[in-house]
Amino acid sequence: MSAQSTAPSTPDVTKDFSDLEISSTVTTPAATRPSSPIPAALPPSPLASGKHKICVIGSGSWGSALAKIAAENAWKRNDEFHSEVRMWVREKIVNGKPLTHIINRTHLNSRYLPDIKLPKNLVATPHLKDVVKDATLIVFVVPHQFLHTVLGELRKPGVLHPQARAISAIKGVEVNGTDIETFASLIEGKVGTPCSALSGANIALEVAMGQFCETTIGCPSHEDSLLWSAVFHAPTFRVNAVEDVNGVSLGGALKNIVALAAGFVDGLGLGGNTKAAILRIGLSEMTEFCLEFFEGSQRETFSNESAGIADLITTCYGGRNRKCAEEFAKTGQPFDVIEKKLLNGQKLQGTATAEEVHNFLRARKRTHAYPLFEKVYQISYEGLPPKALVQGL
Ligand SMILES: NC(=O)c1ccc[n+]([C@@H]2O[C@H](COP(=O)([O-])OP(=O)(O)OC[C@H]3O[C@@H](n4cnc5c(N)ncnc54)[C@H](O)[C@@H]3O)[C@@H](O)[C@H]2O)c1
Ligand SMILES: O=P(O)(O)OC[C@H](O)CO
Repeated sequence: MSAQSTAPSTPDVTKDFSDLEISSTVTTPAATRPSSPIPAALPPSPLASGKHKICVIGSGSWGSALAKIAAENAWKRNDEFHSEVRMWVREKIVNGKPLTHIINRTHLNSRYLPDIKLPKNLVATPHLKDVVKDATLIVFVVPHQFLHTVLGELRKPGVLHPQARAISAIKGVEVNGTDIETFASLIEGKVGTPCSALSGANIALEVAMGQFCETTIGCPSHEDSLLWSAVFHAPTFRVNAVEDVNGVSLGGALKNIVALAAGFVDGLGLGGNTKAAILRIGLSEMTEFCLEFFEGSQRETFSNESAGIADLITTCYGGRNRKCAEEFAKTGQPFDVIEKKLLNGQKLQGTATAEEVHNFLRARKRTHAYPLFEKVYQISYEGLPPKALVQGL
């Protein structure tokens, strides 16, 4: 696979599919569907239908936004994908009704992505085994603290298609003592599917609203890059594929630590110069951390890709980690209280990553090499005052 391959162009998916009468078993003949431009030939599906089947495990704000894109592309490229895209919804009663029923009847995820019309071929499904049945392309996008529970279900014999491929859009890392692992690697190890990574400057609501943005996919093979580009690329969601799975994964994880620092800066009322300094130092620590602990990762993933510099910028100016850290610096309330107060059920990821990275660096005796990461941990967990953030950087 070329180091930098750009997805085949796909038609404008910003069209509204809401008028489509799509049942859960879609039978509309392809002839009435908007035809795709000449698609790159995708690797063949192992299913008798000759089509790939996509499913999405996760239905939070990002899970729903990504599932929307995947379902729209599956509909457009119905000659290559089953139209139905199942999305795992951890069942919850919302206003007296199961969330899956609300989504399948109104095509709105009123709990996690309100006001965004979801395509009718996106089917909310409460049971994991039904979601992944016959799926050849599995998107993992649950908040990272819940991934192990999900994998425990999926690794049971016969649950996943033996030739399924996966991609992780989860931002975080798995740490055990002196070992650190990306979620793409963890998924591959637990369920045996080749796993790519997707990460970029992708605040979910802006993506779901069709505002132009980019993302990076890190793929272990050329076939994976073709498949995942076809699943996700859209004129307002530009996919760039690279081979650096680790770099793409670490970019999305580590930027959340720096975003906390950016929030502290905002909470302290400091200006753009200080935030710019924090971003520069943060990008440097992100890059050096990945190069030090993940052999083969690429510096360019951080300097040139959406998964690096762009995601850092968007998160440090508009993300939830920044927002909660600002509140922390202003009020001193614990992060779990702030998460419940500000995020309306969504999950903060940066504080867990700050702790996991601290524990890993301490085990490796390398905390001194990453002063910004260490300061964020000490402020978040050890009572260091936020104003100490910039001291000694
Ligand atoms: N929200 C964004 O803007 C955004 C953008 C890019 C990447 N991400 C990343 O995507 C991943 C998923 O985040 P999100 O925004 O979709 O979720 P979210 O933050 O909206 O969290 C809500 C989700 O958590 C699930 N959940 C809550 N408790 C659970 C439990 N006990 N077990 C299993 N699931 C539970 C809910 O069912 C819901 O699907 C995260 O790693 C996040 O960093 C988020
Ligand atoms: O809201 P955050 O801080 O979790 O960031 C959201 C996305 O990861 C930005 O790319």
